[in-house]
Amino acid sequence: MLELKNINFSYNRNSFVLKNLNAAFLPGKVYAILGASGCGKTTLLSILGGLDIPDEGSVLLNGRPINEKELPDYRRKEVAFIFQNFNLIDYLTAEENLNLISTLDALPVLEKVGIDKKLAKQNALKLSGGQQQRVAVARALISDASVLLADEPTGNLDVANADAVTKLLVNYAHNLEDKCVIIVTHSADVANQADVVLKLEGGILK
Ligand SMILES: Nc1ncnc2c1ncn2[C@@H]1O[C@H](COP(=O)(O)OP(=O)(O)OP(=O)(O)O)[C@@H](O)[C@H]1O
Repeated sequence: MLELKNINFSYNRNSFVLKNLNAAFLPGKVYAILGASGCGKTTLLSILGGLDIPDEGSVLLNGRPINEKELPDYRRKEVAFIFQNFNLIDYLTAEENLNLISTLDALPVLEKVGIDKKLAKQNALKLSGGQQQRVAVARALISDASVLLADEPTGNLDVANADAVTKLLVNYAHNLEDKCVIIVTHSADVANQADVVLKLEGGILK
């Protein structure tokens, strides 16, 4: 279980983005986080993934606070991100981007998100935004992380691809019972498929 306890976070000391936020995310469940643009959803994912450190409060994994020394290990072993801007390595192929994460065969996982063998052999830079987004999803799926954090993972996709990607993310949590998937989204379709829908407003989750 991943927990946030009394989290305060600000980029500048004058205005807090997250204010005494508490939340618990259970294995085997899919969470959708909704909220107005700029309310702090990406910030919340960064804290959950150990990319940002809260000013106050703790992130706990299975009941134990993760201290700063443990963060690199936590990021590498427990968490996978699907970033809003994909964060693929441009000069590597789609397949090579996945090979950096896992020794498993990348091609079947890429196939699942609709990236065929020919596209898999192309440099990420040469793929469309939607194709890059699907490679980023495949890279998270192959990681075997216990927590998958997705920032608008269907934002660049047509309806059919968005639906396929959402189903894969839901399956990741439901078929592998110890996995937790947390999705920041503006999509009602994605929210409808989540087990729990939370709204970030005024710095807290409701
Ligand atoms: N690196 C930064 N430095 C200073 N302020 C930042 C930084 N990143 C984000 N902010 C501010 O923090 C607030 C929350 O930003 P965040 O990106 O978390 O929102 P969001 O809910 O994910 O937005 P969106 O839905 O538009 O992607 C915003 O007011 C934003 O301007």
